[in-house]
Amino acid sequence: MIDVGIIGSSGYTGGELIRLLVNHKYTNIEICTSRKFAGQKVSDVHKHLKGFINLEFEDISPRDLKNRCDVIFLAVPHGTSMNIVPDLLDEYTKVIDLSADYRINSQTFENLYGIEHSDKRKVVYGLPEIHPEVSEKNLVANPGCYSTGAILSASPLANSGLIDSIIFDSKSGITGAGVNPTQTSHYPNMAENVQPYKLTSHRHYAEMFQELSMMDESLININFTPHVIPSIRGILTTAHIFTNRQVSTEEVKSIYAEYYKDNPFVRIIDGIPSLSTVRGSNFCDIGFEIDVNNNRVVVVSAIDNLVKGAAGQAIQNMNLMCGFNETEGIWFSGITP
Ligand SMILES: NC(=O)C1=CN([C@@H]2O[C@H](COP(=O)(O)OP(=O)(O)OC[C@H]3O[C@@H](n4cnc5c(N)ncnc54)[C@H](OP(=O)(O)O)[C@@H]3O)[C@@H](O)[C@H]2O)C=CC1
Ligand SMILES: CC(=O)N[C@@H](CCC(=O)OP(=O)(O)O)C(=O)O
Repeated sequence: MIDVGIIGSSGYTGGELIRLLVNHKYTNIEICTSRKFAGQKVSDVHKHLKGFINLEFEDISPRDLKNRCDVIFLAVPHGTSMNIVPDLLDEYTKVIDLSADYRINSQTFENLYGIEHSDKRKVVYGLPEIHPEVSEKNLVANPGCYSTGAILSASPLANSGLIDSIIFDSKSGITGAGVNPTQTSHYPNMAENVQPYKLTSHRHYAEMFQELSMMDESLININFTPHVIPSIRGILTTAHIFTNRQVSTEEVKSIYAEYYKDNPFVRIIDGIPSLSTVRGSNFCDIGFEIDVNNNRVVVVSAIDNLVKGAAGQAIQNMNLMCGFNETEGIWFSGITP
């Protein structure tokens, strides 16, 4: 049994970490931190957890937290983790950061996030299907939610050197924006609406570029446009992948099947994935269709942004880092309808 702490546990991904970890066979949730709700019961804030967790939120320093935990999750806004991680790391403590601070190199981070990086160490990108070496690390940078769906949708073709260019068109549920309400998330602006944003400049582009161009250095024509939709959870990505030669359905199917053959959380499906079939689960469903006239493969991926896009993937990383079964605590189907 290992003791686990969650920093930023009053937010959406923190709450989701608790919901999943209470069912994990080998973890004890030792500390949930919150500055705003310190002293209040966790289940008074995350009301769905009543009867599942008896802790109160604490507001304690990272150093004190380290002494009580084997694994620490950081579920805090970007720009925060870099000031906490150096105090947490030692040979006994494993840290999984859900924020953007360590996903991309520090120079790119500074350019995109407009924050000076105070801890420039190089950290493994925690997409375990692409980076199984997470199992040897004590600090892992959990990927962005859009990046997870996009990279998984294109990796097999990128790895095969078949891609000329890609357009990722993604739709996200509103929990992707965190627990604090904004003008965008205000109900009249959200309901019965689809809101494209950052048409050519979303920060997750850098993660997609970093990972896909690592597989094929000639692959530089990568494009990404996000949208928010009136859904609570989920990210559906339609990847328009233009190939450098004609490919057949059988060929693409076998490339994806082979690439993901050892990855229990990626399901290659016949047909078109949907958000409802992955809601609440750690699966990434992938389906595709070939447009023979245009050398285009339309690949669709569906994930739950709070699970495979955040908390579930963080636990998948923890499982690998701690030598547990990869699926422990996160092996269940989605909820449909
Ligand atoms: N939502 C999503 O779908 C995804 C989010 N992420 C990333 O995960 C991280 C958490 O996201 P999410 O849960 O949505 O965010 P939320 O805004 O819902 O929650 C963040 C929590 O962090 C705490 N916090 C804020 N500032 C600090 C600080 N300076 N020190 C300590 N705690 C702090 C707050 O709790 P309190 O004020 O009570 O202390 C807050 O509840 C972010 O970096 C986000 O970008 C990644 C993938 C997907
Ligand atoms: C719908 C929505 O607003 N989504 C967020 C992405 C959430 C996320 O994962 O962002 P991080 O890279 O900070 O972790 C956004 O576009 O900023």
